[in-house]
Order: sequence, then structure tokens, then C-alpha cells
Amino acid sequence: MLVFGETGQLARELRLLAPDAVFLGRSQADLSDPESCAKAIRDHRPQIVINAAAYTAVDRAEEQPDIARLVNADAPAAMAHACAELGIPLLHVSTDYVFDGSGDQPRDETCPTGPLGVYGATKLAGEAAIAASGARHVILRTSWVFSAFGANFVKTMLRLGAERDRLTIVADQIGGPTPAVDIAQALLVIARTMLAQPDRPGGIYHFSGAPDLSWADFARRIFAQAGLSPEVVDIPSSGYPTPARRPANSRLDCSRIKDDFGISRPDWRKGLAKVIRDAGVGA
Ligand SMILES: NC(=O)C1=CN([C@@H]2O[C@H](COP(=O)(O)OP(=O)(O)OC[C@H]3O[C@@H](n4cnc5c(N)ncnc54)[C@H](OP(=O)(O)O)[C@@H]3O)[C@@H](O)[C@H]2O)C=CC1
Ligand SMILES: Cc1cn([C@H]2C[C@H](O)[C@@H](COP(=O)(O)OP(=O)(O)O[C@H]3O[C@@H](C)C(=O)[C@@H](O)[C@H]3O)O2)c(=O)[nH]c1=O
Ligand SMILES: [Mg+2]
Repeated sequence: MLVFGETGQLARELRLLAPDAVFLGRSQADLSDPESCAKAIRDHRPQIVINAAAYTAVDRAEEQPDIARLVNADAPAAMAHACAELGIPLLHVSTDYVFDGSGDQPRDETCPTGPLGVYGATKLAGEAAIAASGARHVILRTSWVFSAFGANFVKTMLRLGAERDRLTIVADQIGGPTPAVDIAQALLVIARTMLAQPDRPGGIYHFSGAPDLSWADFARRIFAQAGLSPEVVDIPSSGYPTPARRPANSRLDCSRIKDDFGISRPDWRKGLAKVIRDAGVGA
């Protein structure tokens, strides 16, 4: 198994669960050079490829659309073409930010997309390129990823919660926080299944942690779990202006992955307890 990514949240969890896989960091395969990614696949000749790397800086992407597109769309496209040539599956990860976030119902894989910013648009372009490549593939759309590694909302809250008495957090964006370790586990189940069943087609799957809630309520849970007590004040998205707009409704309907792979939505509260212990701030 060949994995693109070495330092990110998902890559590090994959490495803990699949230490025998080959992990390529930026110095071995730079996704802003898509051809180097295709070449890495041809050189390593793996049985299966997982792409765990992406341009994930949602606001910065608004100012770097060309790099975001290379990393999130052109590199996955090149990976998929190399996988198609070798007849091997590509597992890829995408995001709730491919949607416009209207309404209040969970979205399934058939729902129309409509990204609000560059990050979501480039991730959507990556999905489309993989689907058009002819490679066997699974695209796992997830949301609100957190882990003890790297940058994420949980770690930001642990830092700010220890520094401040009061935080204003958006309460009108609702979604499912997802522990990176659960995504890694799901990908490994999917990898095994795709390898064991060569005729299985694949496609797009939604996978996020449960239960859904707002960022403000998620912050409250983080503080309660960590033994921190800043006041959390609900604000609308308009009260926290950012370069990129975020979807208000990020709820994902995850029935399909349950039906096809037997994978259930993980309870993020379990993952949160472990991440807070691992981050060394647990009460
Ligand atoms: N984080 C989240 O909340 C969510 C993430 N996702 C998706 O999940 C997947 C995994 O995300 P996550 O683990 O959180 O990401 P992180 O932001 O934690 O890590 C991103 C990884 O991509 C690598 N990377 C970025 N640019 C390049 C490049 N030009 N060449 C090589 N490597 C590069 C980084 O390497 P380096 O350290 O060298 O920069 C890093 O290993 C991505 O597809 C993402 O879009 C989906 C929903 C939510
Ligand atoms: C730090 C902070 C953030 N917020 C808001 C901003 C935002 O709407 C929300 C979460 O902040 P983040 O910076 O973690 O959000 P963001 O980086 O947009 O998170 C997204 O990352 C990409 C990669 C994805 O694919 C998405 O699923 C999602 O996880 O909280 C506040 O309201 N107050 C605060 O003090
Ligand atoms: Mg972020």
C-alpha cells in the first residue's frame, strides 16, 4: 500500500494502523507537481494507493487558488491515471465543503454539490477527475476532522480555552466532527474489501462522526471533557468573518457506507476523550 502524505492528521493515524505501508512526504512526492505523484506510483508498483494529502487551509486557499487546484485536483487526477494504467484502486478523501450547506437535512452521495470557496471547489474538481479517470476508486467524504496531531479545531480550542475566559464561536454551522483515527480505520476496511473483491465498483461514500452539532456546542464539549471553563458565546457566521464562506448545514447521510461496507458512523465523543488525553491537556 502506497500512501501520499506523512505529516497530516490522517496520514499519521494511517501510519500507526498500517506501519508496513509506504508513506510519501512532500520531499518524496510534491502534490504541486502532479507528474511526480504519477511517477511515484509507477516506481513503487503498489497494490493500492491512498491519498491522505491535501491543501486544507480553507481561508488561505482563497489567495492561492492555483496551488490549491494543483494539490487538490490535478495531483489526484494524475494519481488516478497512474492507478488506472496499473489496474489498481485509488482511495481518496474529500469533504463536506463540496456542498453549499443549504437546508437542514443530511445530504447523501446523490445530492447536488455547490462549493462556497476555493478549497471546496478544488476538492470537488479532484473528485470529478478521479471519477473520470477510469481507475477503480473510493472517495470518502468526511468532515470536521480532529486528532492529537496537526492543526484542528479541538487543538485550537484547547489552546484558546486555556488562555481566555470567554470565546465567541459560530453556532449556525452544524456538522459531524470526525476523529482521524476512525477515517484511517474505515479506509483500511475499504482497502481490504476492494482488494479482496476485484469486481466491486466503488464510488463516493459519506463518512462523518455522530452526533451532529454546532461548532459552539462542539467547543463546549471539548472544554467539559478537558476540564476547562471559558464561557462559550453563540454567534452567527456573520459575527466571525473569514475569507472563505463555510457551509451552514454540513450534515452527511452516511447510510451508504453502512450498507456497502458495514461501516457505522463513529461516536466522536469517544475519539475526543482519547485525543484530549493524547494532547496532554486532559483533566
Ligand atoms: N482537516 C479537516 O477538517 C478535513 C479534511 N478532509 C480531507 O481529509 C484529508 C486528510 O486531511 P488532514 O489529514 O486533516 O490534512 P492535514 O491538513 O492534517 O494534512 C495535510 C497533509 O497534506 C500534505 N500536503 C499538503 N500540500 C502538499 C504538497 N504540495 N505535497 C505533498 N504533501 C502535501 C501535508 O504535508 P506537509 O506537512 O508537508 O504540509 C500534510 O501531510 C484531505 O483530503 C482533506 O481534504 C476532509 C474533511 C475535513
Ligand atoms: C477559532 C475560532 C473558530 N470559529 C469558527 C470558524 C469556523 O466556522 C469554525 C471552525 O473553524 P476551523 O478553522 O476549524 O474551520 P475549517 O478550517 O473551515 O474546518 C474545515 O476544514 C476543512 C479542511 C474541511 O474539510 C472541513 O470539513 C472543516 O473541518 O469555527 C469561531 O467561531 N470562533 C473561534 O474562535
Ligand atoms: Mg482549518
